[in-house]
Amino acid sequence: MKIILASASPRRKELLEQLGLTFLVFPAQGEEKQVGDTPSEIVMNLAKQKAGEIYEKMIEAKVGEQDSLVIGADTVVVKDGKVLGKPKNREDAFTMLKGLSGSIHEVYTGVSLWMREDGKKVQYSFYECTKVTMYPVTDEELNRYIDTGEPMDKAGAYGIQGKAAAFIKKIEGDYNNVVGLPIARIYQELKQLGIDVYKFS
Ligand SMILES: Cc1cn([C@H]2C[C@H](O)[C@@H](COP(=O)(O)OP(=O)(O)OP(=O)(O)O)O2)c(=O)[nH]c1=O
Repeated sequence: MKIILASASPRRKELLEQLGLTFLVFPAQGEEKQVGDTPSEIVMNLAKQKAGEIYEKMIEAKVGEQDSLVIGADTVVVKDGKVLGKPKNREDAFTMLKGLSGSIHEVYTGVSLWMREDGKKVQYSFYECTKVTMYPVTDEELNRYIDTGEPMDKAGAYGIQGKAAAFIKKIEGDYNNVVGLPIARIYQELKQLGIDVYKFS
């Protein structure tokens, strides 16, 4: 059995490595469409598109002659019901961070698992939500943070694992979910499905 991570995110790769799993990385190339009415639906749909693309390619390319598991994920920040993805530019990053400063927001990560078991396609998605409280941050601090370049490839324009750690007052829920992959939940869901990930190689 093979595990394939359908992601270009170095953080997702690191988190999966933390579990000591053997896996391949094939990032999805397609332009995903934001579909859904709620943050949870949106992240699960986006994760599904990423994992689905790689699952289909893998079958086509016959990389997966054996049973396989493809993992896709998507992370967004939600502030007062508004979904924030990655900032488009510096101004966008500033507006996002200014909105998060001194208040509480949620981070949603959707996960989609596509499996081939005994020649059959099985697809399963779920999401995890973490509440994050940010200290008030001055405009000068925000500009200095944006100058580091750290916000640009991250949902909500910050990385809790990086320099933005200085702005985080409290988190409720899974830290790894904020970084982009709720590994404990993934492991537990697979366990419930009767899948022992350590049997994959
Ligand atoms: C909130 C937050 C997000 N992020 C990151 C996680 C994700 O990589 C990114 C959100 O973008 P995503 O679109 O979820 O993922 P991605 O484009 O980086 O990678 P791929 O689609 O190939 O899997 O924001 C952090 O690294 N730290 C944080 O604190």
